[in-house]
Amino acid sequence: MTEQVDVVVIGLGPGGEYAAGALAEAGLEVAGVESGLVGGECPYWGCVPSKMMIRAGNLLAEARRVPGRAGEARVTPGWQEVAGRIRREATDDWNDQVAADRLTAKGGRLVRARGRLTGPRRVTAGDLDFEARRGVVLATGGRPRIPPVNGLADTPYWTNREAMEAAELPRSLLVLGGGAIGTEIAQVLARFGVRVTLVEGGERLLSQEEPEAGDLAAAALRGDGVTVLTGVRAREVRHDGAGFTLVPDGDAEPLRAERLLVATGREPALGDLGVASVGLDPEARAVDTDGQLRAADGLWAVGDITGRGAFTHVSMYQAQIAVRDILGTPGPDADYRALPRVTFTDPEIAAVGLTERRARERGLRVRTSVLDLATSTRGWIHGPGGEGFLKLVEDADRGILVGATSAGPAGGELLYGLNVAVHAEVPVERLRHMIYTYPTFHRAVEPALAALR
Ligand SMILES: Cc1cc2nc3c(=O)[nH]c(=O)nc-3n(C[C@H](O)[C@H](O)[C@H](O)COP(=O)(O)OP(=O)(O)OC[C@H]3O[C@@H](n4cnc5c(N)ncnc54)[C@H](O)[C@@H]3O)c2cc1C
Ligand SMILES: NC(=O)c1ccc[n+]([C@@H]2O[C@H](COP(=O)([O-])OP(=O)(O)OC[C@H]3O[C@@H](n4cnc5c(N)ncnc54)[C@H](O)[C@@H]3O)[C@@H](O)[C@H]2O)c1
Repeated sequence: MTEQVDVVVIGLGPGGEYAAGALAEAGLEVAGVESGLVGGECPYWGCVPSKMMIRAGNLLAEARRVPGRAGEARVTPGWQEVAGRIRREATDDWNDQVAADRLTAKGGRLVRARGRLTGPRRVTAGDLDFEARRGVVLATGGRPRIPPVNGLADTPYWTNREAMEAAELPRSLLVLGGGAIGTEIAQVLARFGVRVTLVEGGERLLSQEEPEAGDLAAAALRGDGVTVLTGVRAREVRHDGAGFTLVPDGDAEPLRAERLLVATGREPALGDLGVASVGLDPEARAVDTDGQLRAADGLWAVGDITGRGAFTHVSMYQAQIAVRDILGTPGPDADYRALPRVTFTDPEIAAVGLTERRARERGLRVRTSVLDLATSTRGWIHGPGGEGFLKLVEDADRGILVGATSAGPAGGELLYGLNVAVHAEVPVERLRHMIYTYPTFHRAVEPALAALR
């Protein structure tokens, strides 16, 4: 028998959980369908455990900076404490009961099954069939993209999941991919004594960001003992009892390590979602939506599945818009001009809006400036660990910032002011006449504005 509800939400990661909870609180009859853990990738295998690891790695790094500046300090890294904190405090031993109760307390119904569209406003989940009066929200996130490297698929490689669950560390680690996951994990594990080699196929790390960001990340990782190889692609991967061998393209020597982490991007999984039943292309790279996150009549999509930036804050921002639209409350379209992102390496590398290259590709007349943070009073005071830079990208015709990168200690926090400037289109001329607190890192924005050429 087909059950009638107001809304079915398929996938309860950050976007879906928010949407299901908010719609239920608004009084709608909501079925939230989840095949894994309520909360999704972020709290169990993503943002939260990785940032807990990073906090631990940063503590070690700061302690190692003590000699010569504040006396003596000897640190002995202990992974058990990190793994224990992740298990107990972050993931509840990968148990989602608290999140499940949170949804039902809001009036939502949790259906633990794989959901699949079977037609407009129709979903099948396990042995249940639903018809959703208002519609369906797709929020099924993504999965690791595994490159077609010879032999790789047959090996016991790690993805982010095994890395976040690691109770013990390997002696050595190969990381394939120098994006957000690869750089963050490589640095932390190196700080805990793992011999790490990072292999990036592109010319630089963090290839979607400013080239200065990739160079800084590479220098920081090398400073922590990571072997960083860029412009290297894997031809073959093998595994034997002792570990992994990665054979690079060309003449380079094979690389060996006990473990291999594949971090070469994530992709939405549309194949088994039944999207063809509502007229969408199951082979598409992402679900295309309009400004109100509508993908078809009675269908909304939020989060990684939309391909608009695989970040928790994007999934929740989109979910807020979709919820408003489902409830019939008018509001502005999704606006990605000021999309912020932070790679939580040390130094943190944060950016908002367009990079210089993207701005030029759009045909904008661009003025830029790059300011070395070490030349600011605070950067100089900070000393080791204070490396970083500010880069501003101005649309010269409109006199507003369209992009900015802030890399350095707390670079993600420093980004906030620049995020406001890009989002609110504050005229550069106005920013030039603001008072910047002395001696903060963000005071470096003032000379960076003056240097725009
Ligand atoms: C290691 C790592 C670190 C990260 N760090 C950060 C960070 O610091 N900051 C940040 O903003 N982002 C970070 N991210 C990205 C962030 O985790 C994702 O952008 C976010 O989780 C996406 O949310 P989502 O709502 O799209 O769904 P997801 O979190 O991907 O969850 C989707 C849910 O849908 C379920 N599902 C899938 N298919 C079905 C189906 N057919 N039926 C029922 N349920 C289904 C899955 O089980 C899952 O629970 C990180 C990611 C990783 C991997
Ligand atoms: N701090 C954060 O917000 C954070 C942290 C981790 C992950 N994430 C999200 O998760 C997503 C996935 O992260 P990711 O690091 O896997 O992807 P990514 O897209 O950030 O980086 C993947 C990297 O792998 C490289 N690559 C691809 N194929 C390769 C190959 N065959 N050989 C060598 N290199 C190859 C790419 O050039 C790229 O630099 C990110 O896009 C990000 O949105 C966010």
